[in-house]
Amino acid sequence: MSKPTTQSATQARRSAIYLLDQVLGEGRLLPEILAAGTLDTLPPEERARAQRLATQTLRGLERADRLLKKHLRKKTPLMVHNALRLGTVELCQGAAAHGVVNSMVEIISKHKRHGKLKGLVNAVLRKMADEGPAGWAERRVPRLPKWLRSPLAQAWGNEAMAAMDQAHFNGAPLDISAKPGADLTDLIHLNGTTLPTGSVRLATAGQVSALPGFDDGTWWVQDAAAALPARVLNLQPGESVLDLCAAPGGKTLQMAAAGAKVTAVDISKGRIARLQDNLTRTGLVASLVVGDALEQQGQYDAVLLDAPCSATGTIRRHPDLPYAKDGSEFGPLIELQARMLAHAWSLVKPGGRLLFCTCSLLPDEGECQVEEALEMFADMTVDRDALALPGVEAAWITSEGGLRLRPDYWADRGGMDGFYMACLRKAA
Ligand SMILES: C[S@@+](CC[C@H](N)C(=O)[O-])C[C@H]1O[C@@H](n2cnc3c(N)ncnc32)[C@H](O)[C@@H]1O
Repeated sequence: MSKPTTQSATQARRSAIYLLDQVLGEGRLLPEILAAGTLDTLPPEERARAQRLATQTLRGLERADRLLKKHLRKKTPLMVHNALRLGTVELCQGAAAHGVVNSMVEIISKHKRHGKLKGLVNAVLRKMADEGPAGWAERRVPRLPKWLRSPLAQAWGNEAMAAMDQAHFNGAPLDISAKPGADLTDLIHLNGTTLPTGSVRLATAGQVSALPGFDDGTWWVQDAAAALPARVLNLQPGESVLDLCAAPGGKTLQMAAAGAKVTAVDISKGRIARLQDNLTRTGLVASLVVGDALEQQGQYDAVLLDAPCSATGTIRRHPDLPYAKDGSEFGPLIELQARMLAHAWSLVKPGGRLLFCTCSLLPDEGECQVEEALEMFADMTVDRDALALPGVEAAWITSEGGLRLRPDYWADRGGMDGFYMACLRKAA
C-alpha cells in the first residue's frame, strides 16, 4: 500500500470522523452507511483507509475515552469528541504525531460550527502524543457496553467474557473457503495457514480482489466458523437444498460447490444481486429467489436456515454493532427465528435434515431455539454425529447436541466468529 499524501490522509480522517458520528450519534451500522454510497466519491484507497480508521477507533473507544477524560472538563460536541478519539487511537497505535495533530486541527478549523475548538483539539492531541502511548498499554482491554456485556457474561461467565473482550479488541484475520480440490498454494505461501477445520487463514490480506485466485473464482471470503454449517449439513451431489436467508451467499457457494441443487432465498434484492455476483465470479450455479423465507413452499432433502439475528458473533469484524444497537430488536428477532425454524421444518422431506444456525452469542438465538423446537416437533431429533468433523472440538458441543462457537476459541490462531448451529433430522 502506498503512503497517502497529507491531503488524502486528512480526507480519510474527515470521512472516518463522519462514520463515527453516524454510528455513535445516529445509531447507524457501518455497512448500512457505506451501502448508502456516502463515501463513493472518495478514491478506493482513501475509502478503505477511512473505514479502517473508524473500525480501529471503535475497537479502542473505551481506552481512548478513559485517556481523554482528564483533559475534557466540559461536554465536547460529538464531532469534536470523535476527532479526539480517532486522533488518540492513531497516536497510541504509533502514528506520527505531527501528521495526526495537524490533520485534526485542519479538519476542526474548517468546520462551520466547531472551528473555534481547534485550539482545544491541538492542546489535547499534543498531550496525547506525549502521554497517550504509555497510558494506552496500561489501560484494561476495552469492554463491550454494559447492555450487551451483562447478558453475555451471564451466559458464559466472567472469564470467558474477558477472553471475548480480548478477541473483539484483536479484530479478525481473513478466512477463505475454496471449491473442493482447489489449489491454494499461492495463498498459503503469501502468509496463509490451513486451519484444523479446512479454511485457509491469512494474517494480513490487503486488497482481497488482488489476491491470487480471486479472479479465477476458486475461493471466497468466509469466516472459519461461518464455513461450518454447510460442512455439518454435508450435502451429497444431486441432493436438493433450500438455503433460507442466503445472501451474500458464502454457504450457498459451499453447497453449490458440493454438487447440490441449491435454491437460495433472501428478502433483500440488493443482497441477492451480491449473491449473483459471487456465483458469477466462482462459476457456481444456484436458483435465486427474492422473497420471504416464511412464504417459501416445497419439499427438500435439506434446508439450511441462517436466520436473521443480533449478529453479536461478528463483533470482531463489526465493532460498530455494540454502539449502533441497544438490544431493543432482540425480542422480535428471537420470535422471528422461532417462526422461521417452524416453517423451515415444514419444508424438510421425511428423512431429511434442517441445519439451523445464527451468528449470535446469545443462547436465546441458538441453544434455546433448538431446545424449544425439539419439544414442539415429535418427528425432530438432533444429529450429533453430523458434528464429527475434522477440527471440531468435543468441548464445543452443547448438551442439546448443537455446536457453540465463540470468538475466544482458537485464541492463539486468531479466534473465530461466534456462531451456533444444530443439524435436526426428520423421522422418515
Ligand atoms: C446472517 S445473513 C445471511 C448470511 C448468508 N447465509 C451467508 O452465508 O452469506 C441473514 C440474511 O437474512 C435475510 N433476511 C432477513 N429477513 C428475511 C426473511 N424474512 N426472509 C428471507 N431472508 C431474510 C437478510 O437479508 C440477510 O441477508
